[in-house]
Amino acid sequence: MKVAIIGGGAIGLLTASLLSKNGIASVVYCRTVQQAALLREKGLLYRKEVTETISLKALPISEMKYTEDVMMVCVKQPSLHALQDMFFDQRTKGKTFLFLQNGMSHVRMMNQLADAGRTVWAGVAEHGVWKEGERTVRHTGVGRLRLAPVSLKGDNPWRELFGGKSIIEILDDYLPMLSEKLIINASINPVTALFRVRNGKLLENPHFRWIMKELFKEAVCVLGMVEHKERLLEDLYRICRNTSDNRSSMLRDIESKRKSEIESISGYIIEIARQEGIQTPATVMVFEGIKGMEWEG
Ligand SMILES: NC(=O)C1=CN([C@@H]2O[C@H](COP(=O)(O)OP(=O)(O)OC[C@H]3O[C@@H](n4cnc5c(N)ncnc54)[C@H](OP(=O)(O)O)[C@@H]3O)[C@@H](O)[C@H]2O)C=CC1
Ligand SMILES: CC(C)(CO)C(=O)C(=O)O
Repeated sequence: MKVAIIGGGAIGLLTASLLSKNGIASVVYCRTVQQAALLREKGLLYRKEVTETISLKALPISEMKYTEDVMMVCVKQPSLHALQDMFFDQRTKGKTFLFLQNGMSHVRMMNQLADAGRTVWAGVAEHGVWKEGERTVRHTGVGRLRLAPVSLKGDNPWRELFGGKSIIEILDDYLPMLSEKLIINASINPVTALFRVRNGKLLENPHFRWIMKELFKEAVCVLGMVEHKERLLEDLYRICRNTSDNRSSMLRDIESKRKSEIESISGYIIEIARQEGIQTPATVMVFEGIKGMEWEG
């Protein structure tokens, strides 16, 4: 089975590394010709306790050949729009897609792709990972990779690709899975990005922890998951602990002066809250804070 990874960022390079550890070669499609050449010629450096060099194939996205059976989409939410023509290209008919984004803005597009006859899966990564350089990824926190089908029928190649070990968890329903991860990201990401701290500080510092918990309470209420509050709070603390050394993806965006995923995460919660007539003052505050930082550039 041939695998394409679209996006040579933190999650894309981590996914390529996890596949390689299971003996599966993938092609990483990068935005730039330069990154693809670097990965191809020098290999990928995967850093955890030690550094491993992984040989892989990499191409610029402009050279997409549509020859792979599985497409794992690992770009951020704001970058999905520019790739839509490629997803819906006739040559992707019969292929399996996995979308590995935080947030909820891609739900409509995933459903349209499924309606257009592709096998579509959604996934959420609970790993902490960051791209240290164009060919270097640091795996700062090991977590679960949870996957669930969006289309009603189609292939399930994930055990074969990732191996039988417990690094993946297959679920039946993608919406609760995405909502649960949304609650985690709406609680962690904006706080780390506004105060420029690693995830672990949100547990250590009682003031940051208080803010995180206020965001958590609002998200749980808006998404109608109050009855699961205790379990979700445990998940939040577990993920924060497991990724304590990580700089969240939103913090990385703010540091790199890139557009963040705040609209797909806190923005989504604010939109639902308005429809339901629920007040979310803490979420609105951090949303405006992040938008303000993006505006400053
Ligand atoms: N980092 C983390 O710890 C975690 C991240 N996530 C989620 O995973 C998703 C990906 O995040 P992450 O990997 O951190 O983000 P990164 O910014 O590290 O990676 C995104 C990659 O996509 C590339 N890209 C953008 N546009 C295109 C395009 N048109 N064609 C090909 N490649 C493109 C970017 O290239 P370039 O850099 O050249 O612009 C970049 O390498 C997000 O939704 C994030 O929230 C989930 C769990 C943990
Ligand atoms: C799991 C976590 C919180 C890791 O930092 C993440 O999803 C992110 O950074 O976007």
